[in-house]
Amino acid sequence: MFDPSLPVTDIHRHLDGNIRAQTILDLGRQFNLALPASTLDALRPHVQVVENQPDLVSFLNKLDWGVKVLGDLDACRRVALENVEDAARAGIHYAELRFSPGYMAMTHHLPIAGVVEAVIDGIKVGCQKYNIDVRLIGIMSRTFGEEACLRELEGLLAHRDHITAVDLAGDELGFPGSEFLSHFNQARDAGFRVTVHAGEAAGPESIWQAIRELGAERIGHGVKAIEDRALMDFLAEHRIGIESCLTSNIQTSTVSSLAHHPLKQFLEHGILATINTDDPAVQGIELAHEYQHAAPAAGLSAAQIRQAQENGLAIAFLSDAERTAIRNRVQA
Ligand SMILES: O=c1[nH]cnc2c1ncn2[C@@H]1O[C@H](CO)[C@@H](O)[C@H]1O
Ligand SMILES: [Zn+2]
Repeated sequence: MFDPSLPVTDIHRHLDGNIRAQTILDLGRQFNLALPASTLDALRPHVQVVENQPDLVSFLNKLDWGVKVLGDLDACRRVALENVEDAARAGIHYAELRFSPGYMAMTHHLPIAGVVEAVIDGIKVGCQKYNIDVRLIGIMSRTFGEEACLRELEGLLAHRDHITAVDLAGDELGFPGSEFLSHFNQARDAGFRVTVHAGEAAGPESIWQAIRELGAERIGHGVKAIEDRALMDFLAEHRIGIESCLTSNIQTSTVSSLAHHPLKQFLEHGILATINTDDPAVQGIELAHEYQHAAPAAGLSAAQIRQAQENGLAIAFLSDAERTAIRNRVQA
């Protein structure tokens, strides 16, 4: 389990992959939408992974109902606020919540910059209410192509003071990182930090690409780094952290079983690897489950679990002064 006397972080957590099933029902009613079911139990298999999916894209489809019910900007504000409440309830002191404003805006043609603003609002209210620190990461959803990602970037740039980093997520095999060079050049020029989903569906070359061409300072999942010794050395040497999401990797069939997950080897190699959720509501898990059940099943010792927890704050997109402030707050 995580040690609650040390900072507990979740630095890979999709806000739009964590929309409560009850909220999907509520918003469906509010906007008069035809949902696939009208009770929580009947809705669950449509919005939650109840059995492992054959691949990443099948898994990602489970997120769709959550964003289809976002009928206006208030709905976006609501799910952002609920995300802060969920993170606080999960025992998290510091969360980096990521979201794809274009994906959230898509069904009801909401203004993308408006979605970004609504999410910022909801997070701000939540942080005051629940005594937790949150930073936001803006996602460009590669699944919808270069143009759509440019519009997401524009929406994020319109509120750049409240967005810490950018990420590329979605269908890694169908939309390689090489199509997004100009997006990341622009993002880095604007001062955004960079993390990229890489080496989840595609191989180690996708991780090298993210680092060398997109400027990734951290890697989401990064599972396939295990196939490339030189890459493992590089990650350790350059302190490029890995945001591991154990249960997610099983549910997407990225890894065949927890016993085969490379996280333990990453830690043994001196890589700053961390334990995170990914899409908690869609996955039906929370951070405690990942520390208590998934990490031991992946073979991590108690010392390695603690190391992974410490790595979370170490690679968080914070200044050293901000890291110290969080440490002090948790210890107080
Ligand atoms: O595990 C994952 N791998 C890749 N992309 C993901 C994962 N979880 C969610 N998204 C993607 O992130 C955006 C919403 O935040 C969507 O593009 C969704 O497909
Ligand atoms: Zn993710």
